[in-house]
Amino acid sequence: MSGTFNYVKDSNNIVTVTMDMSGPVNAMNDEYIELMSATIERLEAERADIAGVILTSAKSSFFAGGDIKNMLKAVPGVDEPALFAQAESIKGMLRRLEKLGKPVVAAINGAALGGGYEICLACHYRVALNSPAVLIGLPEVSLGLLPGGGGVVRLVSKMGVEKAIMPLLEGTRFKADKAAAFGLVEELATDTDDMMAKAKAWILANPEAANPWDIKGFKIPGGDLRKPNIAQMIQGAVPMLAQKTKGLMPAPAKILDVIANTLRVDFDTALRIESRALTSLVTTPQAKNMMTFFLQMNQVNGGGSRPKDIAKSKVKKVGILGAGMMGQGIAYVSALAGMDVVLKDISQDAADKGKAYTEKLLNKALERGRMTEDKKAGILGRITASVDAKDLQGCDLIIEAVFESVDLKHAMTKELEPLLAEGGVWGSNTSTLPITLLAEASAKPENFIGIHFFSPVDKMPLVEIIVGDKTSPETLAKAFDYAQQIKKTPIVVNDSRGFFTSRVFGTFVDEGAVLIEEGVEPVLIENLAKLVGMPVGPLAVHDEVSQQLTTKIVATNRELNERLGDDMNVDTATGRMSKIFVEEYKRNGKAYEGGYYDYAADGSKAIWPTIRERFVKPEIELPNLDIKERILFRQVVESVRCLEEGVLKSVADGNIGSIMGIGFPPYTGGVFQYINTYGVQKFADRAAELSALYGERFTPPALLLEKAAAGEQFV
Ligand SMILES: C/C=C/C(=O)SCCNC(=O)CCNC(=O)[C@H](O)C(C)(C)COP(=O)(O)OP(=O)(O)OC[C@H]1O[C@@H](n2cnc3c(N)ncnc32)[C@H](O)[C@@H]1OP(=O)(O)O
Repeated sequence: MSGTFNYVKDSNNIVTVTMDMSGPVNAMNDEYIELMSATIERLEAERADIAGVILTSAKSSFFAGGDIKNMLKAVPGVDEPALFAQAESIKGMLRRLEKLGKPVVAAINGAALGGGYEICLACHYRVALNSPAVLIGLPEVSLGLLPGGGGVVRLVSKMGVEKAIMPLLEGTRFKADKAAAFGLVEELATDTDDMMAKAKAWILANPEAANPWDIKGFKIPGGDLRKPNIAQMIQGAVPMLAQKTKGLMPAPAKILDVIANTLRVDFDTALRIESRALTSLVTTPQAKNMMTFFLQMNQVNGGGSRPKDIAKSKVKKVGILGAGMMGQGIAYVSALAGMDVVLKDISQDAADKGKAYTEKLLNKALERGRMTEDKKAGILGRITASVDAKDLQGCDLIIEAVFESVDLKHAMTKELEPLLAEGGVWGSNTSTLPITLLAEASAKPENFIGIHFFSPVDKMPLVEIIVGDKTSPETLAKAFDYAQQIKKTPIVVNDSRGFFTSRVFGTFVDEGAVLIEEGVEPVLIENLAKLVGMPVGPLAVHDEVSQQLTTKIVATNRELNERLGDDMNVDTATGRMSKIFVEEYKRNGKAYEGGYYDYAADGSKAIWPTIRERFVKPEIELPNLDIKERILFRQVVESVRCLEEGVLKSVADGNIGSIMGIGFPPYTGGVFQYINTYGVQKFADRAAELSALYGERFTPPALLLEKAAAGEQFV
């Protein structure tokens, strides 16, 4: 089926062009060029009989931007000339549209992102539906790209550098009302009729519209590089970006470069520079990885690991056991999503404190103008803080978030599971305890599942769903739907020790501890981890988790080995270091007396001198590259083992889970995409080399060797 740009002229001679391309969304590709070019030719030919033009969409979104699936196919060193020509062709058409000599209005009836908003910027006026589905902005930087359809040049020309720099460098997606307040759109509409009426009224009132940059004497708002504050802003942004990106992501610096050029040269030259910059980014590994991440997010959120053919479900009433840090966060996100919540603890005081957490977050939102008193009252009113088990009667879902103790969790299940509604689901929020073992206390293990949240629950976007041996597909589907109801991305894993995220995260922390044991300078370990893109070094992370908790986890793992007859290695560097900290030094972690670091009252931190005195061997000289790669390879090799053992159900789940749950660097596209980019054979060879040098933990798993031998990637 081929798409259309439907062309209808009304009695006022206003033409409405409704974009309806053949794919699920309108996107910039060859089909777009064909349809847009035919439309512009017709508009130019009929110009004398036209009062103005409205551009709108037949899809649920307005326009999704550059075609990501197409851009992913671009071959480095081959396709750059074609990419440049395509960018220039798209820009040429938008120039013709804005120079039509007739007013052109974008009637934004859905998301207008990237190239989609760049089309809007070439129009003379923008009216947007004030609906939650309308998102507006230039998010290209989050794909490793830049707005190459005129977005950088036009946004800077429209609102000046000072205002444009933030949405360009951060790729902010604005809701309609925020977009209007920021100046990205000129008017909001309540519904489609209102939107069309406002667009038409503007056309009739502005018969000879032109964009400011095409009017003689145009000056960029706020001034150009001759203004000292603007020059300083650009100069200051260079080191700031270098510090932020560690040189790992080229897009932000390119965006800054195009911004500076927009201030230096004429409009059309700046557009051409922008096309060149875009072209240089599309084929970089970073862009490919980040675009792949976008598509895999769609795959995961589109239900990739959810059993098919099971009707969607909705939780109406959820019970949460334990009002500690996790329980209170789960209560907040559930109430926010419209569910009735029973937050139960053993004392009323603890339950009330848990509910007060929601009030605190809602008050913050109120202060920032993101919440109304009415809404706040509604959300708080949905949470019942209770000590009474009877309040749980009839829950569709009960999530226990009590201490990591098998016996306690078993006792909770036995006592409270009968209160679930018919077919209700029991979810255990655990990061370490096997779900199949926990389900042994259940009378209905088919309705028992792991729902692993990340802290802080209100901020972390991921939920790891763990399927036990007896968990039914219906239960998995219900847990998946609940995760989506609370607006989290669910990855699905099979039961095993540490599941996926805790297991791989554990290897990151452990490699830091191994390097300390080897005598490497702690500051070097931390800095090299950040230089490869980890948000925090492994030593700081260990302090956050706390040495106290890690010693407990080691003890639990030892008990579990005995109980289950497993042989999981419990003699880890993490365990050994934690023991030293807790037993010898009484340093239990950041929240206590400190750990690897001393923490000052002003928020600063410094490596605790004793750790350096005791462990650092000045004679040790490991190549920095080895340290960097050990930090990443450790996590990646463990992820391959998870896939090989069937803990992970898909590559996409592993990539998404590693970035969103563990902090694996976004520019890599995730643990498996990292291998693809490195080259599967090359990665396997290097893993074998690291194994020979530093230990078996790097030994390439059979699956990796098979993929390398078959010339296959991880997809
Ligand atoms: C020089 C210019 C560069 C650029 O412009 S780069 C692109 C910048 N644009 C974006 O980052 C926006 C990406 N798209 C989205 O965020 C969302 O989509 C929307 C908000 C536009 C719509 O959301 P919803 O209605 O929920 O649709 P859905 O499920 O996300 O997507 C439906 C199908 O459309 C594909 N798709 C979406 N955007 C693009 C795109 N920009 N290029 C190619 N395909 C796209 C998806 O993958 C999926 O496909 P399947 O049905 O096969 O899973």
